[in-house]
Amino acid sequence: MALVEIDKAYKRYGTVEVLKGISLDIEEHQVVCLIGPSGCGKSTLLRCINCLEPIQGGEIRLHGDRVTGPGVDLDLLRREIGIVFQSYNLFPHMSVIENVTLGPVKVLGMQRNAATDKGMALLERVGLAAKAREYPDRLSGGQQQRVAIVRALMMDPALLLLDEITSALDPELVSEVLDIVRDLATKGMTMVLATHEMGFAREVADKVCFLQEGLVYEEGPPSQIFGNPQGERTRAFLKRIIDAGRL
Ligand SMILES: Nc1ncnc2c1ncn2[C@@H]1O[C@H](COP(=O)(O)OP(=O)(O)OP(=O)(O)O)[C@@H](O)[C@H]1O
Repeated sequence: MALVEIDKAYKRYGTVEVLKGISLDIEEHQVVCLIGPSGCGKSTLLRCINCLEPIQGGEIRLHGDRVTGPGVDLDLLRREIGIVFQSYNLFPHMSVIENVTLGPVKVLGMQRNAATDKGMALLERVGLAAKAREYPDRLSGGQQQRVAIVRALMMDPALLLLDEITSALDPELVSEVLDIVRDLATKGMTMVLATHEMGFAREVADKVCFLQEGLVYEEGPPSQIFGNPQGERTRAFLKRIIDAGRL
């Protein structure tokens, strides 16, 4: 059984159908990259996986248990599935260490000292231990995004969702965030990334999923999607990316 099974997930906003029956399996330790044209539903799919948005049809399962529909324990689910957004969303009135320890202390009931130790160890790992007492507005975008990743990791999630996490960053700050993601991938973290960073997707993904108009149009290893795409629309999409000098 896959860690996550997305089974014909259907989502609409009003009359606009955004996900039209997406099916996708995510295996443990896999890195899955969602690519596709703007508006194809990448972010929406991530938000549906951790129930920030309800789906209106189909089912999503984690460890074989349904995480969509009535009766789901959202607190438990959000411990298992972490999400990092494009706009870091740190609390501005809290220091870095307060931001990353809040969840474990409040939600998991972890002792503050233990949470601080864990937070410091993770901040060290992303090169930000020295910034622990700073407030977010004293950090660069790349540093804030690394803190947001640490905040998600503090909960020891089974799955990490990364929604365009480098899109708001100045180009020179992108690589410091991608380095962290690359490191997590080598350590076996299961991740799903919605991304426009095609070079990165080609390098780190185990599976690349090309979405088109709310459906999985083509999925496969990066060697297939970037080297030998089977579908006409995948080829057209990649040609546009290559012509724009982004791959
Ligand atoms: N809260 C919402 N209310 C109404 N429509 C929405 C909402 N969120 C997203 N949509 C619509 O759903 C569609 C898919 O949006 P989504 O953000 O998932 O696409 P995306 O593939 O992540 O795009 P991008 O690459 O530009 O981030 C778009 O047409 C968008 O306008």
